[in-house]
Amino acid sequence: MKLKLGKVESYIHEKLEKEKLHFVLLDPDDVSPEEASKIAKMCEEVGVDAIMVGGSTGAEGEVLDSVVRAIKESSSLPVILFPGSHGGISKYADAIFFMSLLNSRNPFFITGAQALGAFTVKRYCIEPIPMAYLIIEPGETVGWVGDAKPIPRHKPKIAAAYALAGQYLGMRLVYLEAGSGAPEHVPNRMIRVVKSVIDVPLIVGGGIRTYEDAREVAQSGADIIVTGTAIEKAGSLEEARKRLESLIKGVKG
Ligand SMILES: CC(C)=CCC/C(C)=C/CC/C(C)=C/CC/C(C)=C/COP(=O)(O)OP(=O)(O)O
Ligand SMILES: O=P(O)(O)OC[C@@H](O)CO
Ligand SMILES: [Mg+2]
Repeated sequence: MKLKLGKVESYIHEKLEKEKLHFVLLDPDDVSPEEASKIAKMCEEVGVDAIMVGGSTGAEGEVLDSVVRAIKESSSLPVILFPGSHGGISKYADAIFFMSLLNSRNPFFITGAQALGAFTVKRYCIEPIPMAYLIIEPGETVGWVGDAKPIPRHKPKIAAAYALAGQYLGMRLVYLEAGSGAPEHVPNRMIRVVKSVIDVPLIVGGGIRTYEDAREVAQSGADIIVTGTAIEKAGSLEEARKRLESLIKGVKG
């Protein structure tokens, strides 16, 4: 077997040579296809690097397909699935974060959902990107749904040990997740410690709302910054655009 990176993963690595990246997460449970289409177009205009689509609950089937299609029709940004289970797969997406929730107590979220989804990903020719997914306190909905043992915020070495284990297991991205809507993002010190031990790109998400949040997360060592709630709950497209412009300034400097 010759290891060859797929299109989306190559795009990520090529862009990372020049700058840090900002991905926007859209949850089909919270946005309609019409809203997703407008947001995606605006994301492309302001310089977002990719759109992630997923949710812990309800992001499946026709609801998921119609949101992914709407995004593909209105922008040329890569669409990457961020599945809560094997149900979160859409044939219209470009890639999938083929993730394992390494600090779950439930084997379903470590290898079970992956086995149930593997043939679907193959059949639809969706590019799988292997990723270690780690839930940090408080973890919010995804921590509860994913039956995680959330990593304490003041224990960066535990996060680093899991992250390095993920890399040694062959995962090519590490994602530190404080949970969608978390009151505070992953601590800066934890981001620094994790970044200092791994070689693969580091994604950080959950509770990043402002320019300052994005800037400190990026400066602490995150390569890719994910925001969802700040955009979904902006109230208007104009406000979402304003928020995104300042978040992107924080990420890219
Ligand atoms: C690779 C395959 C086929 C499956 C992976 C399955 C795994 C490991 C899932 C991890 C646990 C999980 C429930 C992840 C969901 C991640 C996600 C899309 C979070 C988005 O935010 P939400 O948690 O939906 O926020 P709200 O529900 O609060 O809006
Ligand atoms: O909604 P927010 O808090 O931006 O979190 C985004 C993402 O990390 C959730 O999976
Ligand atoms: Mg959500």
